[in-house]
Amino acid sequence: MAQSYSFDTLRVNQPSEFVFHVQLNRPQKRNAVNRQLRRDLKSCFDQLATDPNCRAVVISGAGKMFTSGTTCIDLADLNVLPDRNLDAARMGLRLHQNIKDFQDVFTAMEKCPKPIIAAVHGACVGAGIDLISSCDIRLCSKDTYFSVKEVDVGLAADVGTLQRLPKIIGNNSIVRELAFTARNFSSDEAKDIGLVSNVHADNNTVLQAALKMASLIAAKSPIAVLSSKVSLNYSRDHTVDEGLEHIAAWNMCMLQSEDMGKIFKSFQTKARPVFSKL
Ligand SMILES: CCC/C=C/C=C/C(=O)SCCNC(=O)CCNC(=O)[C@H](O)C(C)(C)COP(=O)(O)OP(=O)(O)OC[C@H]1O[C@@H](n2cnc3c(N)ncnc32)[C@H](O)[C@@H]1OP(=O)(O)O
Repeated sequence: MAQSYSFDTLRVNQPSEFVFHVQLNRPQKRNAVNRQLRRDLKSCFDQLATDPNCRAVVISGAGKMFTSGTTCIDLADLNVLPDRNLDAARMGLRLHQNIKDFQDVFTAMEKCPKPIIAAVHGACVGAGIDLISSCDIRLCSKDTYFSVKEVDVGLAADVGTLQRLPKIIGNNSIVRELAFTARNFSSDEAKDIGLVSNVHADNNTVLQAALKMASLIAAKSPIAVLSSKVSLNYSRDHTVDEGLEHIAAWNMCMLQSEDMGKIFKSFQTKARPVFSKL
């Protein structure tokens, strides 16, 4: 790990070549998302986005569960409680900025051009759903339960769930049911509705599966993988025609990578191609 990844609330290591493991590390507080954790996540993923030694990332939680969501004290910090010294407009402006800052954390993960795999166990509540909705791939352990918890604390989810989850699940009726009721749903239901791609036996097996998948991705052409993420993100929010135009313009440059030449050569030599750092 050439660059330094030192954070108060995250443990970051590099378990194999070009693969990073980011672990939410507030186990005593069930990895509740406080202001420091948000700052750390944003810095970490901004750094990983441009780190030439990173090609794929796994995110997991230390201890009993993935995350219990945003801390109540942080909700108060976000000025959800009225400040009598400010008028509604000034209060609104501060709240707007705070919400945008919070959104930016998960948007940084979505925009990080390296694939992010969430390995979820135990529980994934409230802001946890916002977080995993900004990841590329989600796996979980059998014991996991999920909840779009925000209505239970008196707010509409405002940092990504309501925008991203419908595009992941594709069944708007279920999205609305989960958002309006805040009910817990199981790992099996998460698989049935398409929130996770696989359910694994336990905490350890889900993490190992995620790391194995990350290694497989990291062995591919990093140009091809990065370009695929950029194009999938763009196409999700645009028409088919716009998406096709975008990838045509993108690949005008990326088709000239040395990676393609190495792959064609490897067809003849039968040796695994080794790709340069990004
Ligand atoms: C602009 C704002 C946008 C953001 C909105 C986001 C909203 C949300 O995330 S809504 C969801 C909020 N979270 C919750 O409602 C969950 C609250 N926690 C629990 O229900 C339980 O802790 C849980 C079922 C998750 C786990 O239970 P368990 O018995 O395993 O642990 P506990 O003894 O309850 O907790 C252990 C210590 O962790 C602290 N903690 C747990 N969750 C939170 C949290 N969300 N915020 C702050 N602290 C949390 C808990 O207080 C215990 O601490 P201590 O007493 O010091 O040991």
